[in-house]
Amino acid sequence: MIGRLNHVAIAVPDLEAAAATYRDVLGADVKPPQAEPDHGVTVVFIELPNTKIELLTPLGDASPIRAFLDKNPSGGIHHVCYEVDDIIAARDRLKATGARVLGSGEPKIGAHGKPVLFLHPKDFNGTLVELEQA
Ligand SMILES: CC[C@H](C(=O)O)C(=O)SCCNC(=O)CCNC(=O)[C@H](O)C(C)(C)COP(=O)(O)OP(=O)(O)OC[C@H]1O[C@@H](n2cnc3c(N)ncnc32)[C@H](O)[C@@H]1OP(=O)(O)O
Ligand SMILES: [Co+2]
Repeated sequence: MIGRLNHVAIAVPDLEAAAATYRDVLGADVKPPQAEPDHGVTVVFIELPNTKIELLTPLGDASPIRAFLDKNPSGGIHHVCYEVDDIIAARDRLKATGARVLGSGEPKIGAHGKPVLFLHPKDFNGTLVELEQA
């Protein structure tokens, strides 16, 4: 069911500083910041030859990553995103196994303009999993 690794997300307290590290220290291809108010984050994507890194920082008072950064003030790996061919079929199959789909259970449009869903970290070895429609 899951396909390509679309991105690995890192929550950061200072998006500009983190982007500069990837650009200037690691020599990476760093894209401009994207505000995603519907998701409560601002993101910066870093293009790698085989996948992407998504730097993210809270946007607004109700950001879902605020508590994560409170627990990890220096930042840390926040989630992994796998591509799926059919996100509704994947969701229904996962729900049937008892996996918890976060939020309303309905996909939202993510940073790439594709539908995304999130699965509870406690059901996947302590790792927050995002699914993105390929
Ligand atoms: C623009 C979209 C973009 C894209 O790629 O397209 C994005 O990726 S948007 C990314 C931001 N949005 C989300 O993360 C939505 C899904 N996340 C959530 O709903 C919450 O973050 C949630 C429910 C995973 C955690 O929320 P919160 O930390 O406030 O809740 P709890 O404190 O109750 O946490 C429960 C339990 O889970 C542990 N936890 C929390 N976050 C993570 C994480 N990222 N990875 C692993 N574990 C996590 C937390 O420590 C608690 O564990 P416990 O042992 O009970 O303390
Ligand atoms: Co993501």
